Amino acid sequence: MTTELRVLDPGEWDDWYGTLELAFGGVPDAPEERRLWRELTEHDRSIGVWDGERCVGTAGAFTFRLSVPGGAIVPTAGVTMVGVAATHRRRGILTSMMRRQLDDVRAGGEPLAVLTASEPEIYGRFGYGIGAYATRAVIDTTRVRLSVPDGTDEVVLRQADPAKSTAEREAVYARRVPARPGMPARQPGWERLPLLDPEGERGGASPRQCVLAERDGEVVGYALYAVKPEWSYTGAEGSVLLKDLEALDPVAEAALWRFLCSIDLTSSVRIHSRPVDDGWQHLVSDIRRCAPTQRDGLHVRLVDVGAALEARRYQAPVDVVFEVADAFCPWNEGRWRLTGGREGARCTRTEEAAELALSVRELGAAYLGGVSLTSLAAAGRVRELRAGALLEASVAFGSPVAPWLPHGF
Ligand SMILES: CC(=O)SCCNC(=O)CCNC(=O)[C@H](O)C(C)(C)COP(=O)(O)OP(=O)(O)OC[C@H]1O[C@@H](n2cnc3c(N)ncnc32)[C@H](O)[C@@H]1OP(=O)(O)O
Repeated sequence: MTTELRVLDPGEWDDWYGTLELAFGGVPDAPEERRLWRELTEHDRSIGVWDGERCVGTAGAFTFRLSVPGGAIVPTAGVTMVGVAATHRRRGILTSMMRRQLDDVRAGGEPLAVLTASEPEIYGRFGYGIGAYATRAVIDTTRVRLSVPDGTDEVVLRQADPAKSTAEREAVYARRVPARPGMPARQPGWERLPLLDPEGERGGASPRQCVLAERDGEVVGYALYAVKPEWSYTGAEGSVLLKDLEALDPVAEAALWRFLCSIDLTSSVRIHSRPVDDGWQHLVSDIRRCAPTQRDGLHVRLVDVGAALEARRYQAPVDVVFEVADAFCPWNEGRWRLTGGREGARCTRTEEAAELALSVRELGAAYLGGVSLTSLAAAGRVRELRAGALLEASVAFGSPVAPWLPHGF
């Protein structure tokens, strides 16, 4: 088999995207979804593998800026649209695309690459670690009561048209980005993503609805959701399907949750993805009747270990020498000394004795502060070579706010 890997020509986009759709089962995207992804595709960062006239492999990258612990916003490649034709699977095409992509990301100076995986098993071999998890839950609103903070009644809720409220919602989102690691700052065009709502994918639910939380005339939060009406012999059993919720303060957030949990003719709020430390879990009277579960969210790869570790802040002083293994990106291999704290960090090559040994995958998992180095060590994935180094690094790498990716890409 002779194949050619090359940068995507914009004129080839339909064939290229068709290969991706086929790799995901062959159900074509809705026209508005296709249009959005076509317009967001960065052609010079998208690669295809061609077998003669036929596209058999696809991979793309978005130019993201991602929040990291301490509030910095770091240039990051958002890896996306990965697919290989079923006729050409398991012959190394994905591996060749990952090779080219990570070389390009490095050459472009982005210290991080991130992705969401169709299957979590795929990307560890390329140095990605699971850096952020997400919580799913179904709140049984017939049984669960909410205890809201003082002031909640003063928050004014206003139903708004989702599209017409874009400016207000985006202003809230932008202020939330530095406050939680793992959130992409919105790039031009991406404000359309929360509005993507193809009719064929609603599964009987309403079009997207929006409620704004206001205080003194200023928008301080929003929720995007849909309602799925359902009726049984005994009565209404509709669901509220939460799509997106951000608020600037806990009182506005509580007002939004109380609203979602009390919509007439519904008996549950279905949460697809929320931060693992989300505040609603402390408002509810009975967490068991919310059945929370966790799954992997954002997979993180340090493309340039030194630059990536310098880009974030550390919540306690740290001075540790890491011995890093990175077979796929050998430029990261070797010993790195990290010194820093809340104000900043330095991470440089060193000849000093290693104090913690791990692979780049564990660094990716721990990077956003959501997975502790101690827990990775408990699985044998981090080795402590100087007594005390594990605790010191583990505390420093932690984040008081759990990382979370608010939307797919
Ligand atoms: C960021 C995103 O877009 S995620 C979306 C990923 N795409 C999909 O899931 C669509 C359906 N699947 C596919 O298109 C393909 O099967 C892919 C892209 C997952 C894999 O492509 P391939 O060209 O077959 O992978 P490649 O041959 O390079 O495999 C490399 C290694 O990964 C392993 N691997 C590949 N896919 C998988 C998988 N789904 N699960 C477990 N292991 C896998 C291979 O066995 C191989 O292992 P080895 O090196 O030990 O032999």
